[in-house]
Amino acid sequence: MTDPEDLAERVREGDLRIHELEEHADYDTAAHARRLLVERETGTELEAIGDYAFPAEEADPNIENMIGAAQVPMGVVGPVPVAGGAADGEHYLPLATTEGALLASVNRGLGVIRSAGGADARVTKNGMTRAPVFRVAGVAEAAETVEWVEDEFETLRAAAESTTSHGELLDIEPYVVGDSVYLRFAYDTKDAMGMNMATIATGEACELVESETPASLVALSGNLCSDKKPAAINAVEGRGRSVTADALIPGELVEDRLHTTADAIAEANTRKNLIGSAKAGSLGFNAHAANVVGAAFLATGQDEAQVVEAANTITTMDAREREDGTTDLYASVSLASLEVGTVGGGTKLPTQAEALDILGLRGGGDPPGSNADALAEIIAVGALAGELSLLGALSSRHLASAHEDLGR
Ligand SMILES: CC(C)(COP(=O)([O-])OP(=O)([O-])OC[C@H]1O[C@@H](n2cnc3c(N)ncnc32)[C@H](O)[C@@H]1OP(=O)([O-])[O-])[C@@H](O)C(=O)NCCC(=O)NCCSC(=O)C[C@@](C)(O)CC(=O)[O-]
Ligand SMILES: NC(=O)C1=CN([C@@H]2O[C@H](COP(=O)(O)OP(=O)(O)OC[C@H]3O[C@@H](n4cnc5c(N)ncnc54)[C@H](OP(=O)(O)O)[C@@H]3O)[C@@H](O)[C@H]2O)C=CC1
Repeated sequence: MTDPEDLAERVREGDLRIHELEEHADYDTAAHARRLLVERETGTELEAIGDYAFPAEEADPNIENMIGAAQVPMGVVGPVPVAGGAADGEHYLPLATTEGALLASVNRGLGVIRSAGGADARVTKNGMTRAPVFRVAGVAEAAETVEWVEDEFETLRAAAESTTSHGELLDIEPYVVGDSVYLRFAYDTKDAMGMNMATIATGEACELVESETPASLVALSGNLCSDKKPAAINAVEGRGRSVTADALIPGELVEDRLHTTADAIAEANTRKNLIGSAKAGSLGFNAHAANVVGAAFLATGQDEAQVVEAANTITTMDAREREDGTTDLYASVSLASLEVGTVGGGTKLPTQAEALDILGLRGGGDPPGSNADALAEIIAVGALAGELSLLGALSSRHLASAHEDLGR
């Protein structure tokens, strides 16, 4: 067996490069050698990082230069009944975070939703996008390019779909800015989040655009996609799954469990999430949807950088008067761009796959796409619960004390 000490020494002497170790040893030994190297060079001990619970080789598609694993605590909240287009029945939601009080809060919100009979949720739009940018001489060539793309949509679809057995090209939306042409390709990527799939398929279609039009490809991603950046286009047009969840909470429950009133929560939502966010120039008209999305992403193997897209959530809270004069609370969240998958990316890693098992959503769905739709709907209900609980805590002035008690 190759000795990790020897490998570390050879890297230090410049005989081997740090990313070549898997060519000379099994994956766990390679990771061990890197830890030894880093420990010596930085005067540290990496015992906890090295104490991971899966074969390093299984993470090969997910990480380079592996030294171990970052272990984030994981808990569950719920169960909560979800009546979705794809999700159905009671679900526990696994969440991984380091923020004390977060799971308590979402758990409280889900408890309130459960007592109210559950939440409805629907994916209202689905399309993973990739938008390459092309150079043209000027507006005449831009118009010629756009016209060709519109006329030859079927040809481009055939080219794009030749690279995947699951993906379907839904749309190509052109945008022209001076001598730049952007083509925003949108795909149904079924149960995959789809960024690799969409990028590979779009690359194939771009070759055709270049060969048949005056346009020259500058970059396969031209930022109108828009991936991993806050962007109004995602908030308006959607990206990945656009999903809405809502629930009607009886006034008594708001009082008993959230220690406030429907009117107070509705006012807090308007002044904080709507007016406050508008004044701040925010794209996010919510309290902390990213908290639930981020924790669900870490637990289930999603691409954590895409939490930024989910932060554009809009939360609405309205007091609805009943005939008997009491007031219920209508609560909703709409996430315009929730990018999730149950196959591909980090979803195959052992802990993440087990977390998907908790939801009954590991792997491809029947029909394809239904598992990712269900995951989006359940995460949206989790976000709704987080909004209800936090707005309740703010309205009853419990936020600071909750974090004193649970978060420090
Ligand atoms: C902390 C609570 C829930 C207490 O709230 P409470 O009503 O005093 O708690 P309770 O002891 O009466 O329990 C009520 C329910 O809460 C849950 N619960 C209660 N404790 C636990 C626990 N230890 N573990 C798991 N679940 C717990 C549980 O569901 C329980 O029901 P039960 O099961 O007992 O029938 C409440 O005050 C709260 O939700 N506060 C808000 C905290 C919060 O949302 N923090 C996260 C976000 S803060 C942030 O990062 C974003 C921010 C604020 O900066 C964004 C912005 O600008 O708005
Ligand atoms: N390339 C890029 O620009 C970017 C990549 N990423 C990374 O991309 C990864 C995610 O890409 P993604 O394309 O989702 O995953 P993968 O690249 O892991 O590909 C998933 C593949 O699974 C196959 N598949 C099997 N069953 C199904 C099913 N039921 N539904 C859909 N596909 C199925 C498909 O193969 P087939 O196509 O042959 O049918 C699909 O292409 C993440 O690791 C992320 O971090 C993130 C941002 C940008």
